[in-house]
Amino acid sequence: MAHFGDHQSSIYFNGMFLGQTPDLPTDLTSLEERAAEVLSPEALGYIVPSAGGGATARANVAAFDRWRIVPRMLRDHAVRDLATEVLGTSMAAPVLLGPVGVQTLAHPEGELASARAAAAVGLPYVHSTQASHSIEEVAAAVGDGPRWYQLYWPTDPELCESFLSRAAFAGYTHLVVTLDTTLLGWRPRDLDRGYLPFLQAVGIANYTSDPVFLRRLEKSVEEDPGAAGIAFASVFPNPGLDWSQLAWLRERWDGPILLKGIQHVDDARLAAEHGMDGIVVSNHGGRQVDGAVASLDQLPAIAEAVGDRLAVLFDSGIRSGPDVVKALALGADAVLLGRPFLYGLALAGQVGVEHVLRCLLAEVDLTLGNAGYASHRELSRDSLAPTPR
Ligand SMILES: Cc1cc2nc3c(=O)[nH]c(=O)nc-3n(C[C@H](O)[C@H](O)[C@H](O)COP(=O)(O)O)c2cc1C
Ligand SMILES: CCCCCCC(=O)C(=O)O
Repeated sequence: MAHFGDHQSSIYFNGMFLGQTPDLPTDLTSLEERAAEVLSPEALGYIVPSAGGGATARANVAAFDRWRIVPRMLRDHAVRDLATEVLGTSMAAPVLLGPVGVQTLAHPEGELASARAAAAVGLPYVHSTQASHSIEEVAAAVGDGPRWYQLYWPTDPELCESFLSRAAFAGYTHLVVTLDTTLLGWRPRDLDRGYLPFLQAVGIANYTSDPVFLRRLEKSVEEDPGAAGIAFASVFPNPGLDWSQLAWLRERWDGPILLKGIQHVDDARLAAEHGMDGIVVSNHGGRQVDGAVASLDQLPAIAEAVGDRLAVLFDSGIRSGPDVVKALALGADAVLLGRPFLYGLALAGQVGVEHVLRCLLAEVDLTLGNAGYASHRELSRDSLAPTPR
């Protein structure tokens, strides 16, 4: 029987933990509505919307509706197990907390609360370069839990090396290199407000805690609070990156490397040819290229092309347990959760994130069990049928 963490004062259903906070909704759409009531206008405008008119973000969610699970009967599922391993990292279920920056916008404890929640539930935490808490602070918050580091590859090679060595020293084992944000996308909600969290201290703790970055500043942050934002803006955009540079990265990171933002089957093949260990099929939740394909629509062909050579992770649009089941059946080894855990964070800090994770995993477990599966490993394309049009 699946069980995710130990807590008192819990609600149990079918023997599973459903969360510590009965005052929070258990479906993620209602949770988003509740979070919208507590987030500041700036935070709401940054977190929820996407690039442009939001066509790709809507397509991400709609793509899940084009598939239906086909339940099987009389298949023993009394003992169910969601535990899995991805590239040597053990996890309670095939779900990771995806890299999300500037989380203090949602709650004062920001990434520390989310990292603690991930560790309590037994899921890996992927720490963003763009976080509002440093690499080292978040490593301490995760404790013994699995730690992955997400790299925004800066133009300054010395700064990049510094990020990598700090992450390795702090015990992060896997590197997730985000490729789809070499230039920040067109985001009208932020532009209209003239608000960009990264130009302020809230979004650049990893930079302002870095000795190489601090050397770039002509004046100290205390003397000129805007100096760090300007220095950040000079190293972040990196549109000159190309495939040949992955060799440089490989020489500087001992553990597995995954490329995040893959949407084209040829790029998935290139990732394998360049000696990468995994990919994240993702369009950044529609926050970068509005009008881009729905991420789920690209997953089956990519998994078929490289699934035997690379770990294939997926994100963009996961909003429920059945969504997780569908992505796994279409070839993902695991999925990354994005916005939904931020809504739990906004509403109740660590407890709110745990609530989201436990509800999601309980729904995955029940969906699998009632569809006749004892484990996600039994899923295949035959577990789904296209929705009749
Ligand atoms: C507020 C916010 C901040 C994000 N920050 C990062 C980041 O720092 N690095 C990164 O690789 N992806 C970042 N992402 C993208 C997520 O990792 C993930 O790809 C996306 O949220 C998935 O889409 P979904 O939220 O619709 O599920 C961010 C997403 C959001 C909503
Ligand atoms: C100019 C900094 C961009 C950081 C992007 C953080 C992120 O991935 C997102 O907002 O999405």
